[in-house]
Amino acid sequence: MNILRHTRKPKILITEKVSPDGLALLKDQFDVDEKKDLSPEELKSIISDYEALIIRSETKVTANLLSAAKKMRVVARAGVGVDNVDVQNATSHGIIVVNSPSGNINAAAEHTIALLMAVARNVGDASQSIKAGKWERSRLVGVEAKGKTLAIVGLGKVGLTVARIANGLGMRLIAYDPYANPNLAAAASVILQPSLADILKEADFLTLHTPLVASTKGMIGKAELASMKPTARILNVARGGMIDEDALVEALDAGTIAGAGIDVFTSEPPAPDSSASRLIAHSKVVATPHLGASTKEAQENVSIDVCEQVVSILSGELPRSAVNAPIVLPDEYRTLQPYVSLVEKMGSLYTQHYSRAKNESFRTTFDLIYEGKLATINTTKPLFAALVKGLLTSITSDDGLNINIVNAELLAKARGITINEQKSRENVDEKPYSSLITLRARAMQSVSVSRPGSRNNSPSAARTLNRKAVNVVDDDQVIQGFVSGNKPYIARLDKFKGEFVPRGTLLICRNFDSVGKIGYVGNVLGRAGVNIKFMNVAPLTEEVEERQNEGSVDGEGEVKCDASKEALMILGVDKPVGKDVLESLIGEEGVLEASVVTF
Ligand SMILES: NC(=O)c1ccc[n+]([C@@H]2O[C@H](COP(=O)([O-])OP(=O)(O)OC[C@H]3O[C@@H](n4cnc5c(N)ncnc54)[C@H](O)[C@@H]3O)[C@@H](O)[C@H]2O)c1
Ligand SMILES: O=C(O)[C@H](O)COP(=O)(O)O
Repeated sequence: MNILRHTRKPKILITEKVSPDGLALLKDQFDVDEKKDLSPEELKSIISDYEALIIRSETKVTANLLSAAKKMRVVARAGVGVDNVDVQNATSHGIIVVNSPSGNINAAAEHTIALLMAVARNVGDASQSIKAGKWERSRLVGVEAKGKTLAIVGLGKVGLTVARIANGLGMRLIAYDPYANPNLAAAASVILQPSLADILKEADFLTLHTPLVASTKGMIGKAELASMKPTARILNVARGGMIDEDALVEALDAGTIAGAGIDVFTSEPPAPDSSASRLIAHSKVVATPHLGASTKEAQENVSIDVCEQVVSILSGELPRSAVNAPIVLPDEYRTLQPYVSLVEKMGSLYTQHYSRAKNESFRTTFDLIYEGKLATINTTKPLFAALVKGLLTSITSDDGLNINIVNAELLAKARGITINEQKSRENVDEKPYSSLITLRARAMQSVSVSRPGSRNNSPSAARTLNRKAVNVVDDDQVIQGFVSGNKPYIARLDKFKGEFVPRGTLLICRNFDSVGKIGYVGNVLGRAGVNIKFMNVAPLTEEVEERQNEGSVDGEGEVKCDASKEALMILGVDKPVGKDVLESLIGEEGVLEASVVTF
């Protein structure tokens, strides 16, 4: 009989018009649903089915929507602006947000120039007039761009492209952008000014090219408009919300501003009686419905750009332009992959093996030390994230918690976990591996002690004043691991050195290193119906053994027989070992400690 196995393909939801060029990259590997014009409620009711969401500027990705997006791994913005996405909330859910930072720059810049020319030459008004059967040549006299001052707010990718085109038109260019690159500005013949006020008073044309953020919201209001020349014209192809629309309508009505070319509005599409609608209807305004990026070329670019990134993320790779994740070079990411798995297992081994990890009175600081090839890698953030995931996954009550490179730092901070990544110059040339990773856990406990000289019989308030908190440092715990043939190995667990593969269920026993221990443990497990699949013994590291031997040499230089020497027994078992079995193992037969770890 033929059994058909149905494996579900990851599902991608597309809620706006996105060019088919990119979507073609998705359709073979994924289930792609294109559903436009969904209400927020409709979108929320279906979002839990999807691993990826592709949007443009209209879909609002709110915390409320994300709370229902249980499987979501990536929100892809086919364009630049992510002000319609609650990026912080996506980050806390471990959802990667990607965009296309350069796919539509040229389209936006050309649209800005189109509006500049249209406003300079009254193209909108003239077109309406002639369509209405009029022939109004003397009312519609315009101005030239050549020789005029173009003031640019935000000299980033679009702002600079606008500057280069405007330079070709013979305009004088000034800009305000506190973070601009002065070399790029100079190369584009732009004079940077120290304040917004400086450029406003000189502008014949003012164009905005900043993102909509707290510092740019409402940046052009009544006072700013009043400081401009009455012949000035204003362009906005960046974001609505940066210009006070009411104030602009008033200034146009009063003749204190000559005209405006506006592509973006505070709410889109604008409500019928809103200030945006009044602005659009104004005769001195040329308006377009957020068309800055709407060219065939730009839409192809952004679609291919974000769809490629969605494929990467859903295939377990990292994207090239995540808004909320570090950039990791593809080659480095490939090198890191087997170590990601190793570090996650080291973290999980720590949490499961050391019950102290669950004791919240201890604040643990982890050193994650890379030796060998790994010490030459630029971004080890995937390893940091893997450690957080390993440490937390076996103890978190939140099953749906997706711990990854996006939210690892946030989660570690929230749980008071400190991780110091260190690169060691230690040479591993002679070793059977190319990199060694050491996880060192330093547990500290804050205890309150009496200050020297404090009186014991003081009243309680004074007693509190006479006490101070000190950090008590407990023994370090060390786990070392390496990768060989793409397989992760644990090389050291505390003072014991022995290689074992962290997979399946492991029973780890610390016992006196003397005859009969293996047989004893085997017997107890056998009686409990637990089958042993493989076994490793990890003796003391040479260092510890030498130290112990030094302590066991008697006065005559003879080595004393050391009955207290310990070893670790690591057994791969076929089923979980119950607490009762663990308890029965520890005792007189020389097993000192036992833990069960599942990978
Ligand atoms: N209308 C459209 O269809 C369309 C198309 C593309 C881009 N955009 C919008 O255009 C804007 C610019 O895009 P970009 O790709 O050039 O972005 P960018 O990040 O490359 O450039 C933004 C620039 O603004 C500067 N800036 C930030 N805060 C500032 C402040 N308070 N004052 C002055 N300068 C400030 C930054 O230093 C940066 O140089 C964005 O809002 C984007 O969403 C709109
Ligand atoms: O930020 C952007 O990329 C532009 O505003 C384009 O938006 P759109 O994709 O909705 O056209």
